Amino acid sequence: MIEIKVPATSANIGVGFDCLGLAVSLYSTVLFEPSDKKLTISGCPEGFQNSHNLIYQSFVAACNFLQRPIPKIKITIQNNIPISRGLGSSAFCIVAGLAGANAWFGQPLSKTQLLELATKVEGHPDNVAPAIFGKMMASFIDDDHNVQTVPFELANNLHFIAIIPNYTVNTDQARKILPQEMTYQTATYQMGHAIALSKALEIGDFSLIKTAIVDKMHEPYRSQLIPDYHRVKQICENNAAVMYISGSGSTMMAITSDELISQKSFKELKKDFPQWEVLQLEIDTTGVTCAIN
Ligand SMILES: Nc1ncnc2c1ncn2[C@@H]1O[C@H](COP(=O)(O)OP(=O)(O)OP(=O)(O)O)[C@@H](O)[C@H]1O
Ligand SMILES: N[C@@H](CCO)C(=O)O
Repeated sequence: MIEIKVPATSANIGVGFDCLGLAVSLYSTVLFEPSDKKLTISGCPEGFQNSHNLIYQSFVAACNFLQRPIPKIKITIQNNIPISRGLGSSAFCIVAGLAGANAWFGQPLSKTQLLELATKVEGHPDNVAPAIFGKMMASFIDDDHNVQTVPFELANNLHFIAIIPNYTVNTDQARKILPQEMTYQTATYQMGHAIALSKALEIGDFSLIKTAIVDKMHEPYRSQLIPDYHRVKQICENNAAVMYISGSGSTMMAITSDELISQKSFKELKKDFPQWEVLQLEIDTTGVTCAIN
């Protein structure tokens, strides 16, 4: 049996729209086994238990890339990553499916090749890169259509809290709401902030993180899709935490500069949003893993 474990990922990190993402210590696992039937899937909503399932579609994409026959297969999902909440559930499916097929055929693909394939399926590399490599990754697609990705080790003093509403935000809608164009002035603002934020997260300079994370490219528009955005932001700021919209939302991710502040913010957020999931998370530094039993 093949067991693939993939971390949840938090894309954009404020000013890194479609290029920054980090892996966190929340994991989903997929088991792949030979079967008598063409396809059996369990562990996900019934609507996804068919051949359109993104894990299976990605498994098939890897089989096709490797020019191997598609095996009869049983897929068992042990899911902890909430679906359509901005924590990379689609990246989890894509990476799990590709890595599952890779393991099935004896690991012919490197992680870099998995990233190329995963980016083709997802359309952008910001979630799939940290799902594969762990850490924070800065990624882009170059003029030859190759995916370039650069790892950042984040400072140990930083702690993350995922504040997960009990409602979803549709990624397509969250992309359609964005303007078509941006001025040079805003582009310059974003570049300076994204470069500074990457360094600030690496060295754990919380005061620089606070200034550099303030986005003008998507958060002002997407905050309209999250009714509790301003309330959560206020609570985070009152507790000396900074907050950004994780991926396309609805999750909001708080960053704190030490363990005590993290505990305090966590307790307050849990108290204020009893119907929501609030999780204290660390950075995952490994990315996707594979065990063969
Ligand atoms: N556990 C799962 N089982 C089956 N399909 C899933 C599962 N998790 C996610 N998916 C697939 O991924 C889609 C959700 O992708 P979407 O991009 O909307 O959200 P997300 O990846 O969680 O958010 P973001 O990209 O903002 O982090 C679902 O519609 C489904 O197709
Ligand atoms: N960078 C993507 C992440 C969600 O897939 C977005 O913000 O739309």
